[in-house]
Amino acid sequence: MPIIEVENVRKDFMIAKRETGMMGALKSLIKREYMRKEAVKDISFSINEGEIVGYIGPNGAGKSTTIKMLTGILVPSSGNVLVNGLVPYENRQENAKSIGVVFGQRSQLWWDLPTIESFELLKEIYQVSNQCYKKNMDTFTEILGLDEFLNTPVRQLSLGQRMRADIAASLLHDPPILFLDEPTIGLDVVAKEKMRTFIKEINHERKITVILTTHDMEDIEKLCERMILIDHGMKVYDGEIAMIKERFGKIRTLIVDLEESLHSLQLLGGEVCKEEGNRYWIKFNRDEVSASELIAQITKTHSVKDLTVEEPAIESIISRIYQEGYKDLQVSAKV
Ligand SMILES: Nc1ncnc2c1ncn2[C@@H]1O[C@H](COP(=O)(O)OP(=O)(O)OP(=O)(O)O)[C@@H](O)[C@H]1O
Repeated sequence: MPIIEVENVRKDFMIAKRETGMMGALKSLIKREYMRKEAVKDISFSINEGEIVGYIGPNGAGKSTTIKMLTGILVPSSGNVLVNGLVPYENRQENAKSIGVVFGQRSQLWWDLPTIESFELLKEIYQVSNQCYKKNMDTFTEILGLDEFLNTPVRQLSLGQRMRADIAASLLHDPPILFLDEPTIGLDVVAKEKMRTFIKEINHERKITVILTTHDMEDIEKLCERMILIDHGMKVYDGEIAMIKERFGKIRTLIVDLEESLHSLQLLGGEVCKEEGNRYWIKFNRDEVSASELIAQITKTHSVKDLTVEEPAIESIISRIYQEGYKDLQVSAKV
């Protein structure tokens, strides 16, 4: 069942034109001219209850603008948005009960207060019952280790602690939907992993629908099955990540450790792109030759100690799509 529905949504901003020089500045004091910036041009999608969807695209693509329309901060210029049955910008307070929001770049907590006091304030704001508050605080303290810093003012928390506090705060009122905007930005590898595990767990245990905006493709790879890719305010892909990998991830790398080092290794259908001692990295196109064919060629004349086949990470596939454009991507609207 769809919990979020976005239909032909546009968002234009009117930006004041800036004229250069003193005369220009004087002119714009008398008569200001505006130009239209189309941040979101025409976007439609629907998200089912319990999904984790990656909402990605290059800088300035329109991701935050979309999320702001879903959270009710911005009103679309045209089109329809329904979040858990409500039009977010017409029912901001009611909508706030259905959603949790985490912005990696800034905290929603009170900077000068001890963390626990921010939680207590949010409890009042969202009218969370004592029972629900206790249940959530117990769970989040256990999984996120909140007790380590509950009495520390938010401004003194490390980035990792601040993110843990923020995500716990966003879930105190048991919202069915969670918007995460760069939830792992700036975190070290271990903290990133912990955050991802937590997101997976709440999605799994509580069936919370998650929309994740990130530039970290590992977040996408580890958390989402589906991704919506946007650019210049338009949706350019909506579908399974596995499909993108299938279509764009044809170049594989075979890594072999040989018993002896060679002058050169010539293979039909494969190209050595790197070598170090007895280790060789061989690139090949899965459509033209299989890994086993390459291995058979090598083992005819050489003894192999070890081998692995590397699939391209979604990171390199997406960066190729960003660079080379979206011509080959067929938008497959998911219903
Ligand atoms: N309040 C605003 N006034 C004018 N233009 C805006 C406003 N907010 C966003 N824009 C413009 O709309 C476009 C989309 O911005 P948006 O912040 O949605 O992109 P984004 O995909 O979230 O980018 P990033 O990955 O850099 O955060 C950009 O060109 C941006 O400059």
